[in-house]
Amino acid sequence: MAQGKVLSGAGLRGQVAGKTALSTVGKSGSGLTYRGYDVKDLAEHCQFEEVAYLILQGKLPNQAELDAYKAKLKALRGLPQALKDVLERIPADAHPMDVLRTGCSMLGNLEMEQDFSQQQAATERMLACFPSIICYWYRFSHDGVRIDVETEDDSIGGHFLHLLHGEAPKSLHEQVMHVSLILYAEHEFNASTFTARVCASTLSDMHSCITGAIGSLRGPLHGGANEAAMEMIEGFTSAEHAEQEMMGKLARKEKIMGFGHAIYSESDPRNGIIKAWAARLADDVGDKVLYPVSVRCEEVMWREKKLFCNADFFHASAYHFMGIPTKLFTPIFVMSRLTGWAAHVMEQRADNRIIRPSAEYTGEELRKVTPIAQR
Ligand SMILES: CC(=O)SCCNC(=O)CCNC(=O)[C@H](O)C(C)(C)COP(=O)(O)OP(=O)(O)OC[C@H]1O[C@@H](n2cnc3c(N)ncnc32)[C@H](O)[C@@H]1OP(=O)(O)O
Ligand SMILES: O=C([O-])CC(=O)C(=O)O
Repeated sequence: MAQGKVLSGAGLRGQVAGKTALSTVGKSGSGLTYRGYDVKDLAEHCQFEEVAYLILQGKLPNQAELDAYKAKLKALRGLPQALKDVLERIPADAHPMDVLRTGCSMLGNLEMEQDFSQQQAATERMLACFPSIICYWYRFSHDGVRIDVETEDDSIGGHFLHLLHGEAPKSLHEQVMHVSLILYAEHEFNASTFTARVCASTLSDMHSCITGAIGSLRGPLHGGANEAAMEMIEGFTSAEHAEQEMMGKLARKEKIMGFGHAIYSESDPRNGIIKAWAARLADDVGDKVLYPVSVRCEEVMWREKKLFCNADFFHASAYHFMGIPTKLFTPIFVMSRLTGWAAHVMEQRADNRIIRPSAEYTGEELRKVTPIAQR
């Protein structure tokens, strides 16, 4: 069995900050489980909506439960006019994560979670309408069209691709979206989830918790890494060029996005899965550059630094092959991780104590205020 990473030092690394029954990360070095199921098993056998149900309701649904859940989500895809009005005022050069953060916050103003008995309903509404929010803004600001966000698509991933491209997605793409959303759904006490839990611990509302989590996910050290990885690999014209550039980056001690992990020691279990789908999509589009470039980056990083691809790296090429604009990569992560965030909020609420750690003081000793005229 693989050894876990030695966890200590800054960034609260290795410190237990609470309990969860939702997932295990790196328990045996490189494993990931959601409520006791291996993520590989889930990605192979389930649709995203089954996994969302598992994470949020505590068990895998049977067929009737899944059908009812999907029908419920489908009916919640529409956007209130006041939210559309806000989205239409956000410029095209805004970052889509900021759009989603604002969209989530505005939804909280319009459809406030009145009390915790509404937590599942508030979450279902966000699950159903986050793709609508992001695509409504994207298509209005980039193409000048006001799209109808209420489609008949069977899945959340299919709904997103349909709104983005203006036509129902091919089944390969819908399948990849299921896998991708499953892989991103939950990951224990990562930075954005911890943000949501800290917010929940003050007994705040669900939309505030999720809005804060979106802000934390946006950064390139967390969810933003899939966009940063794409920006890097699309600059490489061949595997040889990638090797040369990567060696230069390493020599300059640059951080390379999409590699390394705070918890996993030798691999991220999500990488092999999305890498295989990226290879299939590369075949599908006849790619001869981006996939070999990505593989070479992976080889160089392992050979030179023993750093491995995390979940984000091969997501970059996979999303690109499906025609998804780079700046929408991290919002897709949100559409998925929302399940984990909300389940953590519910778990925190069920056994709450306000999260309030202590700090080691490194500032000045006690001193007197000099009156302003004498400073
Ligand atoms: C879905 C997700 O959120 S997965 C994470 C996505 N983020 C990224 O891909 C960003 C790039 N990766 C990183 O910045 C880091 O690996 C993190 C943030 C993921 C984890 O950070 P840490 O736990 O602090 O990393 P760790 O302790 O393993 O770092 C060990 C050493 O490897 C280096 N290192 C880690 N990752 C990388 C990287 N991607 N590129 C170059 N060097 C790296 C660190 O700088 C550190 O070197 P040092 O000891 O000289 O400072
Ligand atoms: O766990 C982490 O620190 C980051 C990560 O991989 C995730 O949130 O999916």
